[in-house]
Amino acid sequence: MHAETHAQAGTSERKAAALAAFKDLARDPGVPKPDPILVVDNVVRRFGGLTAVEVGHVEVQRGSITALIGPNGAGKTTFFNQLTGFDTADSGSWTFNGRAMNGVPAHKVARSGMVRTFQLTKALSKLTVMENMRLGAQQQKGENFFRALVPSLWRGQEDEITERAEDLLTRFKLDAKRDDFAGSLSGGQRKLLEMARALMVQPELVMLDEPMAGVNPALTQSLLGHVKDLREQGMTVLFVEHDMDMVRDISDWVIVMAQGAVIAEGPPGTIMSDERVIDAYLGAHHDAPLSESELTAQLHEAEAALEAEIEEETQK
Ligand SMILES: Nc1ncnc2c1ncn2[C@@H]1O[C@H](COP(=O)(O)OP(=O)(O)OP(=O)(O)O)[C@@H](O)[C@H]1O
Repeated sequence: MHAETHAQAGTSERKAAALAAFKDLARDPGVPKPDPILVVDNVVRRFGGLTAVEVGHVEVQRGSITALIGPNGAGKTTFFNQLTGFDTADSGSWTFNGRAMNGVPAHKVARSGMVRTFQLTKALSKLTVMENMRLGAQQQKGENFFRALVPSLWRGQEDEITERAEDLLTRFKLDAKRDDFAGSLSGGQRKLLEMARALMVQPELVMLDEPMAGVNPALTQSLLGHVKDLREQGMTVLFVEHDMDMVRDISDWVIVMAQGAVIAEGPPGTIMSDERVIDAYLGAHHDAPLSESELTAQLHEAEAALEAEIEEETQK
């Protein structure tokens, strides 16, 4: 994979192709797409008496950037976890590139080309940026997590993995940080590392869980550029996000979940005026998606929390 520049301003060919694919689609939940990379049927996940996910049918168009939105507790993260093998669905089936994926463990899902990002946990924060990238590559091999850190075990693959990691770190402007602890990165740099780490498996479908959470507004454009780049390189992107400015800015299509189910789909420009979507947000006793000032306040809070966490770590 080579370092490439951000998608140029205006509409790229890939963006135009994605928009053309959605042009005449109905706004109905589960509407068939012209060329779906992911097709989901009847996925149910219950926690005790609570049905967290109950998705009848949904398709994700290949080569598009699709947003998955919905009020808090709608089941978005649980649904991501089912699809990527990190949690087991009670029932249902789904195919990725036509291959049945239900019951497939996470590392095999990643190896087959479908990968989700993870927020940096405390444990990962104590590893260097480069070590995090190596762990990302190990998902592909399906090997024991910490084998990646034992030089004699990874030496054989070292050249290839290191080269790919360095390429990605350069592209994400993290190359100067390669030997720093991941915990010392800023909120925005952490998000870049999460994305770079997922790309170590050279996926076809990248699933991003709240790529903008905790990111300083100054870094927003750069992050958006990187997400658009994924599509420019031919990948499909499915992302969960609360920030509606981001959803409007980068998505080609929006899927809305509420109370575990897909309740509406549509283009980003008009989806928030859909009656079903308004009802879902109001019904969840939630304000409509965050306004810019609320978002800024939330971001400041998140940055402060991250700084406090880093300080706590460095004082240990
Ligand atoms: N491990 C679990 N055990 C019990 N209940 C859970 C578990 N994980 C999720 N839930 C519940 O399932 C429902 C869906 O949660 P989920 O986190 O998937 O929603 P979400 O749409 O991602 O929400 P948010 O936008 O707040 O992240 C919620 O009611 C949540 O409390």
